[in-house]
Amino acid sequence: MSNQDKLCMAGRIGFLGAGSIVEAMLSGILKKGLLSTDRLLVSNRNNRERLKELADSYGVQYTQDKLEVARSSDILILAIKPKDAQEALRELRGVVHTGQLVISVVAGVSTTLIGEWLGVNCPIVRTMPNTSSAVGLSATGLAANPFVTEEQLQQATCLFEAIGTVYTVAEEELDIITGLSGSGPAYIYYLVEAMMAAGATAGLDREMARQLTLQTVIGAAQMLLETRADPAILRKQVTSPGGTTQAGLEVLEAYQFQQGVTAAILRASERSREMGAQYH
Ligand SMILES: NC(=O)C1=CN([C@@H]2O[C@H](COP(=O)(O)OP(=O)(O)OC[C@H]3O[C@@H](n4cnc5c(N)ncnc54)[C@H](O)[C@@H]3O)[C@@H](O)[C@H]2O)C=CC1
Ligand SMILES: O=C(O)[C@@H]1CCC=N1
Repeated sequence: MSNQDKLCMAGRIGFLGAGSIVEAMLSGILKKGLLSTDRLLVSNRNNRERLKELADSYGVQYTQDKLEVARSSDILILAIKPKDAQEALRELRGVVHTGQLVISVVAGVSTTLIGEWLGVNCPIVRTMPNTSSAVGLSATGLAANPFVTEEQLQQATCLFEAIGTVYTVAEEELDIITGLSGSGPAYIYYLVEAMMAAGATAGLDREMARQLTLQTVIGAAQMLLETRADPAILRKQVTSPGGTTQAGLEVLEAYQFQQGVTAAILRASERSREMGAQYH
């Protein structure tokens, strides 16, 4: 059975929340042509303008009635902020039932808490995609609670495979994945911002600095993918002894670049755990 067939069996997909990650997912799903717009329903807290914007841009359906999205979706995707989750999910008590599949992209909040707040032992798949979903290049981690059937796990996997790669993991690992690849695009953008600014500060035209930086990032990513080489080996190939790269890397080392990146990822993962733990 093709991925499309598996998702065809899934019926309607509703999104509770209509922010950045939902837009990235919608954009990626529709670019793949995997689902028709009449099967995608979005809702948010109270921003009708935003819903209309998504409907105009992507052709999806929308409703301001959160209970309607919960009631009428075969797959309900939770895409609200962790701090809003408890209140939002408690409002859905008695509406969400065991025949539906709930998929959460909410950082930090466990499937146990989601089930408690919804007040039902329903199948829940907790995931952590990233905003590169918009271009079909998310790196998504996914974990299922015990009520998820094999078929439902396949449906969830197919949905996220349409917008990137998927790793099925133990739920505890999702906090690490959140710090690494969920937040990850922001670290790369931060690096790109710094490289572009440096190029411009050193005297290059801003647009040229942007193009050179982007091509360098894409080229390095493609090298890692195609050669499958250890990044340390690829780095050494660039680094002529006593040359420019060595001089640059020495400065990064002096600023403790690696320790900084490691600490950032560990802190982001810890933050994911904190955001869930505050409710236990
Ligand atoms: N932005 C990202 O890169 C990623 C975000 N996530 C997770 O996705 C979730 C959403 O994040 P963003 O899209 O960035 O946030 P956002 O702030 O852009 O969107 C949040 C949405 O939730 C809606 N909302 C809030 N309370 C609600 C309620 N009671 N009922 C219905 N809708 C409600 C808001 O109206 C808004 O549409 C978060 O839990 C975040 O951890 C996961 C992966 C990546
Ligand atoms: O910053 C956040 O909390 C969310 C989760 C991963 C990416 N954005």
